[in-house]
Amino acid sequence: MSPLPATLASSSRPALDLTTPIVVGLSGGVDSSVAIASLHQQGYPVIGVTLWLMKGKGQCCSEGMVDAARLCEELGVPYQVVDSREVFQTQIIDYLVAGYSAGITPLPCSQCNRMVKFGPLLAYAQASLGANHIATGHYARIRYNSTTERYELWRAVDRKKDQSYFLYDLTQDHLAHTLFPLGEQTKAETRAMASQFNLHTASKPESQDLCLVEAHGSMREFLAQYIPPQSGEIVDQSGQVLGYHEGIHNYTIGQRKGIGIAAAEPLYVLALDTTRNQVIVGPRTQAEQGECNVQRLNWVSIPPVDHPLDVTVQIRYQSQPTPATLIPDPDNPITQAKLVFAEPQFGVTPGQAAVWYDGERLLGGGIIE
Ligand SMILES: Nc1ncnc2c1ncn2[C@@H]1O[C@H](COP(=O)(O)OP(=O)(O)OP(=O)(O)O)[C@@H](O)[C@H]1O
Repeated sequence: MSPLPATLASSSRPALDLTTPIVVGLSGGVDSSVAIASLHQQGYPVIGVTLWLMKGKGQCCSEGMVDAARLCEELGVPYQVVDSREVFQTQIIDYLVAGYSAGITPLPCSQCNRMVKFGPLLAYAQASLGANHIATGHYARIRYNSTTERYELWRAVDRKKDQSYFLYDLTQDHLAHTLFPLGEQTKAETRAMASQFNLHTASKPESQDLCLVEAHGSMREFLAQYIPPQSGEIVDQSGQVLGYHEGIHNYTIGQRKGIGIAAAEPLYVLALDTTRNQVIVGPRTQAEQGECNVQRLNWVSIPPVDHPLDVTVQIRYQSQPTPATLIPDPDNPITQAKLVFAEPQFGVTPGQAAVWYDGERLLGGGIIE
């Protein structure tokens, strides 16, 4: 057996039980291919599993399964597909449709990680495959803090690829049984390893967008299958009608493109009024706000706090981390809080996640109200 890979050694987590297999989630892409190949090369018993999420669509669910099966055949390791279409339908598609219909912009990826990938995959791996751990090709790091006895989530070494934002909703149990073999390396190193291992997935292009969007062309086209058009007015803040739309679900706070109204200065979506079925637009400065409420909090690297906490926060994936004070709700300090930004923020969007950090360490996150 070769020494533990860097990610596992540096995580100072309790020792892994090497007699049980590690179940690796495979999308058919290069990242998960390298994750399984490197664990396998280091002598860990591995099983590849693809969750079948959508009918015949999506990177993972058409050619992805074939690529993953071929990879496991080449490595000589077991491979399985788990039909997860029902849980994906109820937890992601229904969640998106309900959210967009209610005038918010839900974030499917963190919900998918918690409710579709990590929860069910771990449960299946433990109950049916005799495994104790799962692994994925996510770029993030898990460390065990023996003083606080908590599993901590850290940003990936490769900041451009860092996916910790999408993982903020994982539980301590998920983190305790998950490995991220790519967290300590760059994407360029992953690609080099894919060539070294001679993986046929080495040259596969990077996914550019949400898997649902890649499968359907755009979010608008995806939603059109579920939400019928409903014409309404586009108004300015004084209520003056500037134009018309085909459904508020096609708009998101802070959106500029696609409003279709000529004006002296660029117009942005400021609010979506479901009662009046109106899209309210205005100048960019009006789309900034100094604070927001956050609900459904999940505390990751530290236990819930009951006092104001200075943090840096991201209000969307890849947005610049910005200083803020998190003020727990006095009545529900564990699940609700207010974020007061040091500088007003543009495009604070209900339904998206606010995720707060202490430097590289992800402390927690929640859904913007
Ligand atoms: N359908 C799936 N079944 C099992 N695991 C999956 C599936 N889709 C994604 N994963 C796991 O989640 C990780 C992150 O998924 P994401 O969609 O962000 O893909 P990615 O960063 O493009 O990675 P990859 O190159 O492996 O596709 C993947 O590396 C893989 O381990």
